[in-house]
Amino acid sequence: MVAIRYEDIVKVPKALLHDHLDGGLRPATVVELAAEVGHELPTTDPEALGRWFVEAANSGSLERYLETFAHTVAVMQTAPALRRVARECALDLAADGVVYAEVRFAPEQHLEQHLTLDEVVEAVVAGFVEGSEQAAAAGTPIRIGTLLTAMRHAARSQEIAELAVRHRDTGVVGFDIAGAEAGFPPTRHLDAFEYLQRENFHFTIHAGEAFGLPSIWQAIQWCGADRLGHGVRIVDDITPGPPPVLGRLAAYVRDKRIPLELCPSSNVQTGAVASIVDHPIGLLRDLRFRVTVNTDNRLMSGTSMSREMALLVDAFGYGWKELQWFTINAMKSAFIPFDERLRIIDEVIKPAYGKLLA
Ligand SMILES: O=c1[nH]cnc2c1ncn2[C@H]1C[C@H](O)[C@@H](CO)O1
Ligand SMILES: [Zn+2]
Repeated sequence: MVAIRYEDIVKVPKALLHDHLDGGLRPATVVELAAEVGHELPTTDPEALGRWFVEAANSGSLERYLETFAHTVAVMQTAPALRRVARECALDLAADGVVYAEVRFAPEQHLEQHLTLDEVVEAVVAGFVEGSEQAAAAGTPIRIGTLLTAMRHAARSQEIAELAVRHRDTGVVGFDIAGAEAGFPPTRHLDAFEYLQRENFHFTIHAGEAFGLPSIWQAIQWCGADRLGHGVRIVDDITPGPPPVLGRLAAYVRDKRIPLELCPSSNVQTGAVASIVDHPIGLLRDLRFRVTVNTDNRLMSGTSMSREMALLVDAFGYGWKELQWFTINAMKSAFIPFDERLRIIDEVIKPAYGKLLA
């Protein structure tokens, strides 16, 4: 087999379902925006700041990992700042060969300078539109859908769900809950999920990352999640083989084709898995779960979609066939309409991988 080159992974089309806007800022942008608002950073050298984020996020605990977001959220409190961050996000993803991305953030965390929730969403969506237009002009087209996140420790999920539905025709394609998982089960937000189902809207839930099977079970069987954010702890319901034996919940997730938004580097940093080679993605792929590969937080992990793919190539010996499978899985699981998903699969993804596979 011909070795896969990193620059070819960058060129090939990729689809990304789980990426946080406030976890993907350019370090130089954090420095500039912090200077404008007088926010104190651990260092004002962009390179050193990039390293600081990765080291601080390498904490082995989700709670400590999340503390690093104080510095990004602090500089994302005005419409121009939100718009800039979203525009740069679109450009960075497109330059990395991402052709479809769903990017999420929590509007309730961006109200410190008195923006309304609607103004926050409008600024971010405008930034994505602007960035996508610039990316298309540069020859790297990207389609971006926005997901609105509610923080699971707070009590604004119904309000954020209504906000998402209000903006469904202008860029918002889904809803999510995030934040510390232990002690904050998805059923705390059942009203919001039931509302979204009545609205025929889409949602994913961060579940099975820092907490195990009960969280996944609630997300799917109580709340009706379309996808699982991480969901990596589903392996706790698989008895190692050979052959591996699936418990009832694992079988349900696999057989219903519920997409797993796996984020390899992030999982190592929060201690959910020991290392990339130990990541259950290998087992879950072999068992034909609907596995997708994601970045989670590019700044905190010092990563990109191409880098996550390359890490899996190194750890599991994957080739273009597997990278295409992950990409098509993600595209099939996207929250945009079916005909748009199919168009990207048939006209963008398959022709590009077809050339490499030939
Ligand atoms: O991996 C994660 N698990 C739970 N919460 C997360 C993760 N990555 C980011 N967040 C939180 C921190 C952000 O401020 C928030 C919205 O993007 O979502
Ligand atoms: Zn996440």
